[in-house]
Amino acid sequence: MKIAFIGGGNMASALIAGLANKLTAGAHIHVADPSAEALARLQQQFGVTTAEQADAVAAAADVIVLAVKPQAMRAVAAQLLPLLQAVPGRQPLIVSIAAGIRGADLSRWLGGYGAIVRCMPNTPALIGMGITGMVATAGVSAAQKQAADHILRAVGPTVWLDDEAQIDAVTAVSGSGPAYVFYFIEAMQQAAQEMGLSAEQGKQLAMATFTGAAQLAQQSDEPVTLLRERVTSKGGTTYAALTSMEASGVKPAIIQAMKAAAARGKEMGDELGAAS
Ligand SMILES: NC(=O)C1=CN([C@@H]2O[C@H](COP(=O)(O)OP(=O)(O)OC[C@H]3O[C@@H](n4cnc5c(N)ncnc54)[C@H](O)[C@@H]3O)[C@@H](O)[C@H]2O)C=CC1
Ligand SMILES: O=C(O)[C@@H]1CCC=N1
Repeated sequence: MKIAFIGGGNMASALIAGLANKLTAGAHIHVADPSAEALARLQQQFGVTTAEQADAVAAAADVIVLAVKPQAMRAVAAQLLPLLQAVPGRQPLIVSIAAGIRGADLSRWLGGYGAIVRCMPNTPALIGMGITGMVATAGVSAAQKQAADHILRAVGPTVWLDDEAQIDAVTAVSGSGPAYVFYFIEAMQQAAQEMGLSAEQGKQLAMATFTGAAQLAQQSDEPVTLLRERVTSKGGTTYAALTSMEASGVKPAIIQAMKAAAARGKEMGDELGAAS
């Protein structure tokens, strides 16, 4: 399978890193990005072939992964359009990872192209621990759906959605989610230092706690609420912390923040799609 990445930035690098050591013989990754620096880094790290122009890498691809910023998507579609129209019947699969950009808009920008899968991966793909929400448009064949699943599965599990509108919620939960976790870790590290631990000690304690608690929650058959209650002795230290969080409205603030992320995804779709 020949996979072309259009855009070799943060998310493409994470996907390529996860994919690079899982590709079967004969598979090939080709990356286009106007940044020579980004291309040199990807070439050196993962042995991919590169070009500065999107059409140069997409011409022979079976799967074209669009990994540019949502605002650049329309211009990239315009670059790819002649190529998709050049050989009637040749239908490479388009996989878009852009937040907000709707399949219908992308299809229109690509001259009514049908073979589009919309995905929302996340950056832990870099270490093979990503998760991706995906949805296929009506023109995607079963074999193409399988190919898309195969690519994203190289970096973690996939969750297929029935309704494209759900992808804004996926974006808010797992696409943006790593940033919330990093934010929480930053807060824990800062608190550790303010209470007299070294930066290194704070980092070690916060990281191991996050990893351990997440693994425990994943491996346990019990609800996460029960696991939380087991840490929380009545009148004890955790109780003091959680009472303080409740008083500060931490949980509603998180829920509100995630709804803001989903709303922004929808808004970006309205803004960028309406521009056509
Ligand atoms: N960063 C993340 O955690 C996630 C990002 N995404 C989506 O992935 C997409 C890319 O995001 P990032 O990697 O964070 O952005 P980024 O800015 O790191 O990468 C975008 C790359 O596209 C390149 N580019 C711009 N115009 C181009 C063109 N015409 N042809 C080829 N390359 C071009 C830029 O030089 C840049 O290297 C966005 O649409 C975003 O919504 C999705 C899931 C998670
Ligand atoms: O912040 C963003 O818009 C992208 C999509 C999900 C993660 N990063």
